[in-house]
Amino acid sequence: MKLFVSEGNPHCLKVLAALELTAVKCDVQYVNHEDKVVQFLSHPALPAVLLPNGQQLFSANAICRYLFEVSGQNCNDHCNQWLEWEVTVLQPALLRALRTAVLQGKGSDVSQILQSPLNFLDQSLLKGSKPYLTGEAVSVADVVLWATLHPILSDSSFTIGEHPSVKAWFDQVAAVHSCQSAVQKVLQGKGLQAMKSYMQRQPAPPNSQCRDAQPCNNNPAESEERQHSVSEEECEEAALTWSKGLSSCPATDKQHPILPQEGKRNVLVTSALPYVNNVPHLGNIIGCVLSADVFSRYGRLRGWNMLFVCGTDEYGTATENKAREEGLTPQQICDKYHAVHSSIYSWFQIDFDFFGRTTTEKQTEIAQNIFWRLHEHGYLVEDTVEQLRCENCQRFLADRFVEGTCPHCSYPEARGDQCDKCGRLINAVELRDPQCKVCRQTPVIRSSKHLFLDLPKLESQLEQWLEKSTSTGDWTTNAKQITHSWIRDGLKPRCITRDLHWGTPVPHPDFKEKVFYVWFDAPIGYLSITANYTNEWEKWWKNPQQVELYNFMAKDNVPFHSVVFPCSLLGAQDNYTLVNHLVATEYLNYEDTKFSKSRGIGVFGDMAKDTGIPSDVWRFYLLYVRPEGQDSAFSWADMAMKNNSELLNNLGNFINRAGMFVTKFFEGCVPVMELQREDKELLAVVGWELQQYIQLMDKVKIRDALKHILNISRHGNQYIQVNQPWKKIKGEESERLRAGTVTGVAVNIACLLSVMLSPYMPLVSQTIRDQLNAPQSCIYTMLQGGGTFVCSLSAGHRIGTVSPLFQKLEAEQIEALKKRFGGQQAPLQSTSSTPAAAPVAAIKVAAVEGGHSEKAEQLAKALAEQGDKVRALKAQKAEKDVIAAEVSKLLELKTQLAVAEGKNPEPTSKKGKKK
Ligand SMILES: Nc1ncnc2c1ncn2[C@@H]1O[C@H](COP(=O)(O)OP(=O)(O)OP(=O)(O)O)[C@@H](O)[C@H]1O
Ligand SMILES: N[C@@H](CCS)C(=O)O
Repeated sequence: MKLFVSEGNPHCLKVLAALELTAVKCDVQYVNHEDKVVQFLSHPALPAVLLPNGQQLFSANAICRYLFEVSGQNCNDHCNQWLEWEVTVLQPALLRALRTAVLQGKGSDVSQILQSPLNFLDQSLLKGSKPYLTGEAVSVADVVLWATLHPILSDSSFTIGEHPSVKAWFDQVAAVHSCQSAVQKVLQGKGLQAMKSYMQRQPAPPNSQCRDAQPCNNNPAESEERQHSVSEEECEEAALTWSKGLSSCPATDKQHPILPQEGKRNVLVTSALPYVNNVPHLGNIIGCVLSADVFSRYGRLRGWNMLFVCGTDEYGTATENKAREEGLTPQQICDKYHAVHSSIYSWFQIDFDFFGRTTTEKQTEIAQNIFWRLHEHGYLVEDTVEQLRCENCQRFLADRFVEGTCPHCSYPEARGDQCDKCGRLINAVELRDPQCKVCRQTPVIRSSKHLFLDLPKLESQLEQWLEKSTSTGDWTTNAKQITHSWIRDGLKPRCITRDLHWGTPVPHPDFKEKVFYVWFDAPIGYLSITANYTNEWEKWWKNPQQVELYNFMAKDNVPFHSVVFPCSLLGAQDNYTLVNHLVATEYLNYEDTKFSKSRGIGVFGDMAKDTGIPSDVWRFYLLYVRPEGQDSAFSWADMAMKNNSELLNNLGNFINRAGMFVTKFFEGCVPVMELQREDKELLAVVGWELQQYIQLMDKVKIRDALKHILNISRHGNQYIQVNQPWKKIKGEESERLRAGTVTGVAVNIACLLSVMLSPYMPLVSQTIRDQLNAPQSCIYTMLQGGGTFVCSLSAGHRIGTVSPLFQKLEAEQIEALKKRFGGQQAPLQSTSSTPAAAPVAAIKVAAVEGGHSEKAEQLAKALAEQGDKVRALKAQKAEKDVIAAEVSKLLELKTQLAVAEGKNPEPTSKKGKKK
């Protein structure tokens, strides 16, 4: 193993300290800052490590973590959180502080820049009341954070305020011999001055790195910083790139069927298949389809050969139950809700190459084939299992239709498959006080013979594959952690059959009455959906040599995609394409509670369009708060604020002004541009933001990449503000020329923004290009390689008609929407506990808010539907309790309608009351 470091590089400090502390055997080689150790990167990255297997790591934190892991000290969740915080919050702030201190000699600004992260660290240490960040001993988190803070905290010339807990912790870590030795090696006793040459070579820090705690703004100090920090060479390089203009554009139209191509990057994208039994909410949308859509759109712009497939997950008890509730057959439910999902995704502009479904012949064919192969290779075992059966409903209860007290954490509303509170998987028979979710009766335990996938027998194959996939691919941290914890806890055989009717039939003669468990079946849906798209589906799914597979999902789906499904495919031994990049979001909450289809909490896909807010704005906000790294929340007030500040005042304002200047001052034609130093600097800064965007998008950091788009328009606004073309146009010749240059540069930045926005806001992006009459090839050119910001609208280019892109969201409008869609979730949780409650609950919210005619109309409609449902159930002679539950909802709706119409509600008859 060989470690490459450079003197004066602050990132090398942590790595050298970690190396010495862990005593891992490794050669250390000192190189120059510009030496390109990792050949395939466009920029030199140091430190870097060459691993014994020939692979390279080039993120300082990844190297530290690796060293600790090799020495047997694994990074736990707490430790990972600190590393994540260091990368996203502390390090950017520190680099900014170092720039101001080392390059501009403005030590007095350091305190202000670091105040917020230091306060946070101080509070956390105080609360943790442990000597080190994660416990009693120095961990990788301590080394990494200490090293980052070292240049500033060890220099007594900075006054950074009182942070007693930070100070005590820092001094302890600094006293560790390995840390002292690393300082000596990297800084050579020269303190901050040792870093000067390294800092001078770094690009200007992005404004995105000011987090919420340090809001980004157009403050002149930052502009001044930018002027100081872009080197002469960078300016000239940016100007040269710019002058190259557009390259010719290859044909970009999709030709179906899309198949892998020799010599291309062939990327297969899937998003978790949404359950068909209900209407998806915003959490479902950002968790899978929207994230996958943005990445697929981006990949296409990069010229990769992409196929994006998805579809509805249609089998299982959830569908059977929904059918029962609505008085339809399961197939009718699937047809109805498949159409609902399709129309919602189409409104959200999800650009699937194919949106299929799992209830198809191909599904049966492929699932049964995988089953037989597993059987032949000895990976299936038989066992008798105890299951819960509801004698009242006369059926075995699928896990999701049992509720009870969690055997691990005693949460009283745990589901039969998983506890929403502690997240542990549960075997339904282990639940304390179980209840059937439909009729609320206590189920009994019954035995039945089932087939199991022998995960323990596949474990070593799985681990080998996982090691390769997780080290070469882009797995999100949560995906790696969840998978790791499954393996650590030991794999157990997993039941793949169920006593149900609505599912893919198990072809084995001894199990004729059974169907496959939905989680065995569902991921096979990716294959069968592709097979319904093209007969040549195996070119994607049995071609790991040529294809890279990205799976998008929310965190709860991870183990099925990283352990269970890969085991099915490995055991089937048919050269299947396994996931290379597993991208899992955390959860999006609704205001301060959890979205839930079954409890009717939150905004649902079909309601979003009724708000009058354009689909692109919804996409923008959901992506802005995408739960990357941690749970996040949808909030109406925040959505309005982001719309008004980021879209309207920042992005829209800049693009509109740039276009209007061309229209008003230059008769619609892009003026001549004579670049001065200031313009070239801006080109360099914008180019840098573009490169960051590309690096992040390549790593599927969709939310973080979006911030760089907004940074560019902020730079643009500031540039216009400083140069005032509207005044200069009235001046003498040289001033008019200057107005022209500024306008020309600005309108070209607007064009670049339209390209970068395209995956996020496809309609707005196209509108901007239409307004600018931009050539199609601009998209292709600017996302080439590491990103090239070129002049795409040259002097003389005639633009189209410019008009505003965004509208203000007014406070009253948002207040009304907030009320309409769920200001009163809390009581709903307790009143609507059956899986059928969603539409009723949503309407109930509307009714509680007071009766205007729209609500009354909604209620009347729901009442009519509910009446139909009850009649259908009675005609089918459904179970008494099921009918009673539906009658109870009917009566409740009647009451709500009366309230909404301003009438006195009739007293509810006792007979119809919910149990
Ligand atoms: N809040 C959320 N944020 C992100 N993804 C989510 C969220 N809720 C659900 N998902 C994803 O969508 C998938 C489908 O969700 P599911 O149908 O279980 O919705 P739910 O709201 O959790 O339903 P229920 O409340 O009925 O259990 C989940 O498996 C998960 O991957
Ligand atoms: N229907 C599942 C995903 C299957 S891939 C879910 O929505 O959680």
